[in-house]
Amino acid sequence: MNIAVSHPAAVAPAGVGAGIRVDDATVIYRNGHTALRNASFDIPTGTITALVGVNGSGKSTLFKAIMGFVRLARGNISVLGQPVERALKKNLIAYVPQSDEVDWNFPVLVEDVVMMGRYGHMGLLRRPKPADRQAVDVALARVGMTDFRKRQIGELSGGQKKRVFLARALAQDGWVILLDEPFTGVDVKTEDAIIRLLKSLRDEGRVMLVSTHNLGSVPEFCDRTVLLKGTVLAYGQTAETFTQANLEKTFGGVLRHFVLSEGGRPGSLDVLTDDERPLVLRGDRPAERDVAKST
Ligand SMILES: Nc1ncnc2c1ncn2[C@@H]1O[C@H](COP(=O)(O)OP(=O)(O)OP(=O)(O)O)[C@@H](O)[C@H]1O
Repeated sequence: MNIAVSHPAAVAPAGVGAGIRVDDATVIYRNGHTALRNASFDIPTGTITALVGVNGSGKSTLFKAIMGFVRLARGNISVLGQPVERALKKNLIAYVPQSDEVDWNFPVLVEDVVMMGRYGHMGLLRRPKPADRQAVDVALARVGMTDFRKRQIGELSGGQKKRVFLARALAQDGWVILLDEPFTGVDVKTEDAIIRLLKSLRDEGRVMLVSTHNLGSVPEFCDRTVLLKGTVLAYGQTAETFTQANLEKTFGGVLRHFVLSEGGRPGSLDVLTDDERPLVLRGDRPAERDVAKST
């Protein structure tokens, strides 16, 4: 996957304030189930934050709350220093959905999916202007999907589909980008390319919240981590938050933990895994071992 990380200088929209602020947020679904309880954390702009937790821990619910799709029973969420509704009206929040949320049989071309990111910038008739077409061209180029623009979305591979939805978020020019499991079903090369793209978006000052089960890649590209289990168990800099003790609290018995020996030295390698990309803590790398023991 060729991703062109260079991009015409992105300019922060006027009035952009703090990143994402979640204050005591509680979501109760209509059936009475409390999916999120007293969740609080802050994410500054120019950062990538991992959202980590088991299935059902409330990650998608939190995304829905940040996008204003579900009502808060209590608490408050602000995005870029403004209420969610205002940030949505200004197209500041972009969302890259999980693959299973999308109907891939819907007959639509790749370039049309990316153009959907421009809808919020168009008038009622949704007639694209040259600026909209240019934004689509740039977004497709940025994720290396220009050659696929006339293909039906349903004909693409899992990794290619992800790239198209990333392009839709780029075309929207959202300053806050929520990514729901962007690495599921993509190969390691595509994952690395997506990570490079996210880092370049971070360098432009954007805010990314990424739910992922690929624990091994979190310390690689996420400045911050939010650990979720119905509520926020811990949040902060990844180096301080993404510790073995916190992960065990987050995943309980679900997280597989192997202690492997290297060259006959028992316990020299800890492997924590929730998915295909495990987190490996090496005994011969003291910094990581110290992080693992620090909580
Ligand atoms: N519309 C709904 N009505 C009632 N309960 C719901 C609804 N949507 C989700 N839930 C419940 O809320 C809890 C949190 O669900 P959510 O989808 O936020 O979890 P998740 O962390 O995103 O899971 P996954 O990793 O499987 O995507 C789960 O117990 C789920 O069953």
